[in-house]
Amino acid sequence: MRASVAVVGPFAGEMTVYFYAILFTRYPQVRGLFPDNLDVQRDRLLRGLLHIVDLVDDAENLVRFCSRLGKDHRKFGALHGHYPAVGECLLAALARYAGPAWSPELAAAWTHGYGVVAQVMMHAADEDALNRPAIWQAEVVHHLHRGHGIAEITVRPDGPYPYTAGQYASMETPWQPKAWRYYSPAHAPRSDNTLTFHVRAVRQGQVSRALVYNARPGDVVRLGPTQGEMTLDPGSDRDLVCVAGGTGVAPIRALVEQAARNGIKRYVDVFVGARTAEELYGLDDMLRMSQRHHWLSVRAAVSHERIAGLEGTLPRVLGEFGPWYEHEAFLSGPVDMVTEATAILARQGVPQERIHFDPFDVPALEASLRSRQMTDPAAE
Ligand SMILES: NC(=O)C1=CN([C@@H]2O[C@H](COP(=O)(O)OP(=O)(O)OC[C@H]3O[C@@H](n4cnc5c(N)ncnc54)[C@H](O)[C@@H]3O)[C@@H](O)[C@H]2O)C=CC1
Repeated sequence: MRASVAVVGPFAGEMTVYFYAILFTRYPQVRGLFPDNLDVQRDRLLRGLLHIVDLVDDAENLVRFCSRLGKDHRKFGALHGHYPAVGECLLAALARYAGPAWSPELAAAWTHGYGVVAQVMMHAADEDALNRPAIWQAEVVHHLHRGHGIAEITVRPDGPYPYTAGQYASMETPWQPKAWRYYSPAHAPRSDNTLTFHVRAVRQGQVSRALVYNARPGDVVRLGPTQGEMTLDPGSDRDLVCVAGGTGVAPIRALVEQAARNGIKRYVDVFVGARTAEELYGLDDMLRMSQRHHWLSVRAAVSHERIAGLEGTLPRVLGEFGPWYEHEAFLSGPVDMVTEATAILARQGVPQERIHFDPFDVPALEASLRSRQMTDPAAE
């Protein structure tokens, strides 16, 4: 299977276009499960496949990954009957682009491999369905512009929405049906069941732009179940260091709130960063929290403006403080910031299992891709 992925690698883009084309031709009834614009989708499929092939002989991680994928597919409306159709078209696409390298043995290996993956995904989805809905309708109850294309959006789901501080939710908006994006609640669970998300309107981001500029109280979005492992271990008494870049401050704020709620007996150092001082929208709030909690200290870093005492990217500023080798670290923000901060912490002797971060663009996938990159010295 690995060899065949290497063969089709150079044609990966065309192969995924072909895959969706034959899937929708042969099974037009599944077209409605996908967004109009398939660009993000194609990329996700490809990365998912590559990751699965990467894990073919690591049963434990393969099962963990496919289980998450199966649960995550509930909100798309994936049904058991869809899996054979996808498998058939996937094999057809692989066969076409592998050309003469395709053989009956390869076809058998892929059929078996896909069968196992589909079984694990369906099983995980069925189990998940016993415990929680696939989707929650959530009404926008508050919308606050924080400047610089950032909005704080509060929604109220139509039923109890279980999550742990630090996790993230997926959201679909009425403006871009079937296009799901991920945002973290910026607080520990609330008794009134509302959730506040921080959203930055990114240039190409149709979903985030709609949320920031179109959403109004009364609009209804849909939420998928939360995911993510960047949560506090109540059994640990290590001090924490948290690094929050831009809107990545949301889950860090949630963790701090949760720590306070747990009656924390450890110190927490938070670094909040933005491009300019004006964009440090979450700082005042964090500073107010630090006035209430003696164990919390908050520092700011500004990366694109010259301000004495605050200047620098978060990883750079993080490196100037410490040492952190006894700490538990939580990182949230742009991928490059997370990667660089991880390298700095690792250099200071923080073991990988104490550096926590969640992937954002493609949950589950990127975490593993990135952790692989970070254990690969060539990638540093
Ligand atoms: N909205 C949410 O709920 C959450 C968002 N995120 C992620 O956080 C990110 C936030 O993006 P923006 O607000 O646009 O942040 P940004 O691009 O304004 O960056 C904020 C800070 O991160 C650091 N940084 C950025 N690029 C860096 C680089 N290449 N090397 C070193 N440090 C760097 C700098 O200190 C910068 O000031 C997004 O990628 C988002 O996916 C993560 C968790 C939750």
